[in-house]
Amino acid sequence: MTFETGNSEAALLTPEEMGRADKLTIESGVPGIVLMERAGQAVARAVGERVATGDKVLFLCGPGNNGGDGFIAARCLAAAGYAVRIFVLKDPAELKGDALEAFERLGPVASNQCGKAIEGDDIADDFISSLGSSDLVIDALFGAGLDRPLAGTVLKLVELVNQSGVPVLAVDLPSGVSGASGLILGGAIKSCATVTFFRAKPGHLLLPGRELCGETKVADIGILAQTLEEISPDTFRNSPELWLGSWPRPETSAHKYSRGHAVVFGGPMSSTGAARLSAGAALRAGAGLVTLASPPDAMMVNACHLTAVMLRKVSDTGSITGFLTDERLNALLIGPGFGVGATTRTVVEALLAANRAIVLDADALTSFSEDPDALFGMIRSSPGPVLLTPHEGEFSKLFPDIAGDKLQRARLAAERSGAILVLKGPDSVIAAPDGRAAINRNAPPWLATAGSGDVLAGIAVGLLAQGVPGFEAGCQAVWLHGEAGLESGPGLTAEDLAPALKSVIRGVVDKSSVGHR
Ligand SMILES: NC(=O)C1=CN([C@@H]2O[C@H](COP(=O)(O)OP(=O)(O)OC[C@H]3O[C@@H](n4cnc5c(N)ncnc54)[C@H](O)[C@@H]3O)[C@@H](O)[C@H]2O)[C@@H](O)CC1
Ligand SMILES: Nc1ncnc2c1ncn2[C@@H]1O[C@H](COP(=O)(O)OP(=O)(O)O)[C@@H](O)[C@H]1O
Ligand SMILES: [K+]
Repeated sequence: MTFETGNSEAALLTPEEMGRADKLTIESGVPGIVLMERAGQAVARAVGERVATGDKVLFLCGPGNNGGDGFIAARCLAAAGYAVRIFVLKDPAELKGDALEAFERLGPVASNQCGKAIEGDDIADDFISSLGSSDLVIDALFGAGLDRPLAGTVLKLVELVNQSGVPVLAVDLPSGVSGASGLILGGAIKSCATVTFFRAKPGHLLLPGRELCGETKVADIGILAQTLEEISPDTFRNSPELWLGSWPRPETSAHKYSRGHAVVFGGPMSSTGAARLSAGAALRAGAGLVTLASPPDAMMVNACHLTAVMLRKVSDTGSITGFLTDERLNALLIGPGFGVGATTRTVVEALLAANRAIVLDADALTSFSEDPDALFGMIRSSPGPVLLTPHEGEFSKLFPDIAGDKLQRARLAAERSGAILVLKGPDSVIAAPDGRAAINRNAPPWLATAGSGDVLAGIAVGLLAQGVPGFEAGCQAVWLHGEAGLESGPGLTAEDLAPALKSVIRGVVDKSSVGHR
């Protein structure tokens, strides 16, 4: 996979990749201390936006470069008239490199306003009394260099800060949050704001880390975007920058067939709503035509509820195969309300053999709980893109042995299945077998409502029908779904989502049309 510069804005860097970006920049002639100055000054500016001159700002500085950023910010704020107190974790004599240089640059501030946070195995009394009277705490304990769980007195210190109720601004990451995974190692600071550098890290978007970051700001410290070409990151924030280039923009001469024809396979009479939700969303997502393929017993109820979505009776696998001889039917969705069991497995097999773009959701996934490898084998022999859209429960049935953080799990599952994996939830991850992954963060919790996933699957098949490649279709669908949730607002039901897509899509089209008018 080659890194496209267009993805630069959306790139996320693991702490290890960020270390390489720092190193490449330093090798290109920018001293580390210059980067640290810029980082510290960005932190100081963020503090200035939150508290006023004269307010009490307490710095907690760790033993590495994260602490170094803290020293720089403390010096800037002291010079600007803030009442700064600095508490270091380790004896300053043990500081090294740029962090030592940053400490030395504190000058007289170091001798007058600096103390130790920990004395022996206890938290220093001076720290405890300063904390209580502070207006803001700056967490510069650990950032990218966190390499083990917080424990002992350091953990107690973090708990004390969290209990104090004093707002915290974190440097790079709230200490204790893994930048790579968003997992909490031992315990972590809860901040109301975080300032990170150059690019955000996966840990800023993945739960539970995201919840501890507060408002996250990415500061420019002079690392050039071209540095990313060498690093070639494969994790992205799911935002329009990532996929606007693949947005399906109909030609002026478009007709409905040129915009694709999606087919949603519906279930029996007692559970028809899910597939209708999907079909309506597919149409709204821009597919030129959408057909709901219905079993005979559900024809009447479907017919009573459909207007722009077309209806087709399919009674068995044979009639489905016959239906699919129409090559214009280019994207298929099965799962929502379809039913779990052997019939579903047979139909999925037929669809995967039909060389179309396919979304497998809900019952189509659960039907393979006993033998996921059979499904993966079929996916691997299917030439078209396949999207799997499991929630955590469905995921654990298909991939019972896959453990780790959400990003790792989605990637491993995509690699194993050969499909684009959309692992849903508040921090949905979209992963491709080639290693690319995107993390979504725009979805509001009121999307956790019956039928919401059916709409997501419908949006995805609607985008596939328009020729959007699998990974981008998954990313676009998850993002549109999140925006539709925001647009609908609290109290939404799944029925509200497709109508809300209209203004969401208008926003994307306006963005993608810049330069085309
Ligand atoms: N020149 C650079 O490389 C730049 C680095 N920057 C800052 O540097 C940070 C990374 O610096 P470092 O790599 O020095 O790492 P950190 O400062 O994040 O932490 C490393 C130190 O913490 C200790 N440590 C790790 N986990 C611990 C735990 N659970 N309990 C106790 N001690 C623990 C390690 O032993 C090591 O001494 C970034 O987060 C960022 O804030 C920025 O200044 C930008 C430029
Ligand atoms: N807490 C949450 N915050 C944001 N989005 C959520 C949350 N919980 C679920 N979602 C989203 O709502 C949808 C629910 O899908 P799913 O679990 O399949 O529900 P259903 O089967 O009822 O349609 C998914 O897109 C998921 O990402
Ligand atoms: K920190």
